[in-house]
Amino acid sequence: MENQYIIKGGTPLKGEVTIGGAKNAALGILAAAIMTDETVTIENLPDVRDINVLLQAIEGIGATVQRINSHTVKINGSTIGNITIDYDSIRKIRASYYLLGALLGKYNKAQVALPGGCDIGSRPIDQHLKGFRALGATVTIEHGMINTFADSLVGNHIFLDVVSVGATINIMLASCMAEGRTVIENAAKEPHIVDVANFLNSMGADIKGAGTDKIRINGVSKLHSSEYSIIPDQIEAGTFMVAAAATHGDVLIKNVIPKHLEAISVKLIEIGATVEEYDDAVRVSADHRLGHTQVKTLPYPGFPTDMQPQIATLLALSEGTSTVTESIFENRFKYVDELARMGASIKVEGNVAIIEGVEGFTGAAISAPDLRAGAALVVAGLVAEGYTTIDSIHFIERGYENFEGKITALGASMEKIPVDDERAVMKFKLKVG
Ligand SMILES: CC(=O)N[C@H]1[C@@H](OP(=O)(O)OP(=O)(O)OC[C@H]2O[C@@H](n3ccc(=O)[nH]c3=O)[C@H](O)[C@@H]2O)O[C@H](CO)[C@@H](O)[C@@H]1O
Ligand SMILES: C=C(OP(=O)(O)O)C(=O)O
Repeated sequence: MENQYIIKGGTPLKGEVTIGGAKNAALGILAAAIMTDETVTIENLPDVRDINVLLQAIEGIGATVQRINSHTVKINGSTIGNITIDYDSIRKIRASYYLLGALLGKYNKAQVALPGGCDIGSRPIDQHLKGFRALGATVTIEHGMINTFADSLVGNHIFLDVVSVGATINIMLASCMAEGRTVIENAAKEPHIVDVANFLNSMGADIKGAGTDKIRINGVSKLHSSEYSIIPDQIEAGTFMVAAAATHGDVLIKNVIPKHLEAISVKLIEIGATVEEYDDAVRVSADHRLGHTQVKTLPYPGFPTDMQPQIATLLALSEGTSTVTESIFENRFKYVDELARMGASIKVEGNVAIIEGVEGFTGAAISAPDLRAGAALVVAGLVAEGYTTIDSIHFIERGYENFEGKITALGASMEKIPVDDERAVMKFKLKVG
């Protein structure tokens, strides 16, 4: 049964929220976990759809997956019986491609369907495949499957033509047990790259330089067991920061690494919000209409593309004209038409959104076009006067755990109800007034 969110807007978010583990780190780490035949324990996993789909795919190839609780899992890769992952088991997620690097690195062969994920533009994987080939693998694509095999993998010097998070992680996976030394130049520097490298090192890999644009990997013969806790999710945290500012609220966002949030904090401060940093928390508040600015998405440490729809939504409510330039993906403005239904004034020209701030939004029936766009529409609904319904929330559930629960705990009125359930809508309206 398909669900939707119903929101009654207009309540400032107030209180504390605890951020979960980083989805995009967890996806790389789960793939890496199958590379040893010993048992690996992973903690602080977010309980979101992408993770559950990847865990099912991992079980599907025969690995043993033991759920200790909703945030901890034990994985044992010694029972893996096949190296083929078909489209049906992973079409909903992008990061299925990490199984390619992990299986190739461990067994010198892998067969994985071309990835799915959010439709935010053309998303080639040529840099991943270039990396595998540089390590000595043969790669072919036939009938929607990527097939790769090697007699043996040998380290190499790889210069990425574009800064790619996925290619950087995939090459680390494929090369950590290759013969000799691999160097990745023009590597991505996102916090999740560092987390995957730290996890692989905790399993006995020898990876240096993660977090810089030159990563050096000395191949080891084997990886061993590990217990590892995933870093907090930078994008979930950023989404709550924006929601706090947009609703003129005051929220303490706990279990974060403030350094990872700097690009977001700086923009919020620039437009007039208050951001206080603590050791592992940030507090965001605003008590007046915020101002305009320019935002351009860039690889880390620049402003993250995964926060672009959320910040654009905030700027659509701020005073004056702002611009948001999307320089990573070419189709990440699909929320603009939905926001227009709520009264936003945004014109997209090429990869730039020109935003004329309006004083407020009004609730409407809207649809989530993808994960982060969906999260941005939730922020819009929290601000809007009246009721907003958002359907296609399966996109949002790819990356936000108990979104409605966390938001409700901050004082707002939001529920997950079945689509087309008029009684549930009436019940919600009666409850919230
Ligand atoms: C599961 C996961 O972690 N997803 C994140 C990851 O996606 P993903 O790893 O797919 O994104 P990349 O960093 O690879 O993409 C960056 C840019 O490089 C291009 N490119 C990428 C690979 C390639 O082989 N060839 C190529 O041309 C892409 O089209 C894009 O323009 O990083 C993105 C950029 O921070 C985030 O928005 C996604 O949330
Ligand atoms: C776009 C995202 O995920 P994916 O790359 O898995 O589609 C995201 O996390 O915002």
